[in-house]
Amino acid sequence: MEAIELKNINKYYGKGTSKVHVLKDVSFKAEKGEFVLILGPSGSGKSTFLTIAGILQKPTSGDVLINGTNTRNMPMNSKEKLRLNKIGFVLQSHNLVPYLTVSEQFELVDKVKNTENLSQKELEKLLESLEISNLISKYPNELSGGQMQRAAIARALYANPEIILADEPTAALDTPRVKEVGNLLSNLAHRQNKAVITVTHDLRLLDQADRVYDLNDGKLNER
Ligand SMILES: Nc1ncnc2c1ncn2[C@@H]1O[C@H](COP(=O)(O)OP(=O)(O)OP(=O)(O)O)[C@@H](O)[C@H]1O
Repeated sequence: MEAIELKNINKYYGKGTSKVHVLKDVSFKAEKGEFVLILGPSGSGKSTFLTIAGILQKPTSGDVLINGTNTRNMPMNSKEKLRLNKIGFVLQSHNLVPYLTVSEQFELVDKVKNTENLSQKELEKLLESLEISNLISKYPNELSGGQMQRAAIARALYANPEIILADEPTAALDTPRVKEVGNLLSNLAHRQNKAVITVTHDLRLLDQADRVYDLNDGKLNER
């Protein structure tokens, strides 16, 4: 069974003459164990795709299935529970809480979800592999763009989600770090059996992906 499936998704923003058709009959599937890349230029609909896939917003039409369950008519609190337990987000704007240190970001995860998070030892290993172990007492504004991005990746992985949705996770990184983040994402898929879906315009991630889709002007096609 697919970890995540989108069926015939359409998304419009706005009304009347300002109405825009942002996703056009998009269908997509990803299984656990694969690292799927969605490549598209700015404005092609990547963030819209990812927020719909992560049931953060509703499509205008079409269905989103998580582990075979259709989310269309799910009550809000069931959706939130599903999202919290199954999906990890790595967003463009890193969304770290500004008034919490890096280690407090993980404590915050524990407050909202206290089962199946990584153990202290696993977290230490993760922080080491991301080279941010020495930064855990720092606040986000004391970190570089790349360090913030890696802290945000660590926080998403800490909750141990089955599905990882990443929006431009390499945006602020130099080429060696891009390779590292690419390796990390592909290892998560291959060694930890997660479904890893990344939207990006960063071609440097291309050779690490198992499957690649192109998103152009709201149309999604597999390569
Ligand atoms: N809430 C919104 N209301 C109206 N239009 C929107 C909204 N969100 C996005 N759009 C428009 O939809 C289109 C796709 O936006 P989206 O952010 O999904 O693209 P993107 O590929 O992620 O772009 P970028 O890489 O620049 O972030 C753009 O033309 C954008 O202006």
